[in-house]
Amino acid sequence: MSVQKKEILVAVVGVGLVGGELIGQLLSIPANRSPFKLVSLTSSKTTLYASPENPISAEQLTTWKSQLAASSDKADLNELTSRLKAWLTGDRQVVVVDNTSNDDVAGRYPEWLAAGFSVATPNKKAFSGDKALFDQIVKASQQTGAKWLNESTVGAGLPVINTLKEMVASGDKVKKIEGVFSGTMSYIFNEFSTGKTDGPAFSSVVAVAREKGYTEPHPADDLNGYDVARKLTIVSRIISAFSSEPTNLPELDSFLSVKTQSLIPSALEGIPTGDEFIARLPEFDSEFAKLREEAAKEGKVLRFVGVVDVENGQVKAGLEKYPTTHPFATSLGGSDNIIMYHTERYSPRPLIVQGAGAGAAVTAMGVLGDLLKLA
Ligand SMILES: NC(=O)C1=CN([C@@H]2O[C@H](COP(=O)(O)OP(=O)(O)OC[C@H]3O[C@@H](n4cnc5c(N)ncnc54)[C@H](OP(=O)(O)O)[C@@H]3O)[C@@H](O)[C@H]2O)C=CC1
Ligand SMILES: N[C@@H](CC=O)C(=O)O
Ligand code: NA
Repeated sequence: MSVQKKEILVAVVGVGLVGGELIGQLLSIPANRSPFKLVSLTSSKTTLYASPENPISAEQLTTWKSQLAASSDKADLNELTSRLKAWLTGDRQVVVVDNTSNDDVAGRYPEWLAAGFSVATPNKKAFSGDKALFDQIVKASQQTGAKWLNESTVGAGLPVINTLKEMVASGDKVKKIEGVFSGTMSYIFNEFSTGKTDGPAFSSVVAVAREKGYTEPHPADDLNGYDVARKLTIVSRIISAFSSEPTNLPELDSFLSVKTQSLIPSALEGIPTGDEFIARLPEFDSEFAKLREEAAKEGKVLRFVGVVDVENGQVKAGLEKYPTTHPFATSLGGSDNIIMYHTERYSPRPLIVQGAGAGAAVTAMGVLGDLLKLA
């Protein structure tokens, strides 16, 4: 008896660095092995519609961008939702992939999950913003069985979130999770603070992190610690949502409830564009050089770390000094994240996940991995 393969209709919203890479990876799966039908692409301006019968195909690998730009269909999530509802028939599944960092798109997840569409996304907004939105997402998913899949929201493609969900759902008790959660901050401090009193200018390493595609669309969202605070909020909420018993963790109203140290000089707060922010950052290089020198004189390096301390009910992010012999100083390179899980089962030695924690290829891989879980 042959098992009929279910079609998975994929609607991609957000076609920037990560979205573009995801489309490439999706279309590169040989058609005879792929359950996916790419039915639409949406940028902030337009939508390119295909159909389940005639989906976007590998032949369009080099043309989809221009076709999307030339499309006469304006980006309209109401229209997209209606079309997806009409296509959700029989054995089909629908998944919306949100590759934006947009709050309005994130605000649609409860509606999509309630309609039976799964959501796969690297966008941290819905899971780290208003707690009410997170609760609606969990509830809608429980009601319809549609899944929220967010591996790439923490550690990009590294298996951080699915490891955590399975660990907690299977009954392990998390004591503490700590580590370097930001690819941008990791790259910046791996390059900037090596234990020597001198080195490259702070602003120059930030500019390179941006060029390499590690930063958020606005690099200030990394340097103010908010990106790490969002990741810690996601980790913290997953522990609470998947635990069978109450924990000591505080109920975070949003990522703003996390005790977070910002690295943004006060004169640069609120600068609207990333370009302007990068252009003005050199004015503050000497302040960062001083921090580096102070650490080096103590035999230490600077690293931006995050902690979810379940036993003591604390969630915090900030710049810390570590001896040059510490694993955070010796074992990290590039955009590496390192996440240590101290749990009842992983004790006294923690489970450690380490590797590139930012960049389009690994982030898209994490999203595609989530899509493959639906197959
Ligand atoms: N870069 C990385 O290493 C990682 C990124 N992430 C997350 O991945 C997401 C995408 O990041 P990245 O690709 O770097 O960002 P980009 O800025 O390159 O891409 C964002 C895309 O979203 C589109 N967009 C914005 N608003 C809307 C909207 N309302 N409707 C439809 N499309 C919209 C933009 O459209 P347009 O092209 O028209 O402007 C753009 O294509 C972010 O949430 C980020 O936090 C997560 C882990 C790692
Ligand atoms: N800007 C983020 C991207 C991944 O979430 C980072 O630097 O870690
Ligand atoms: Na991940």
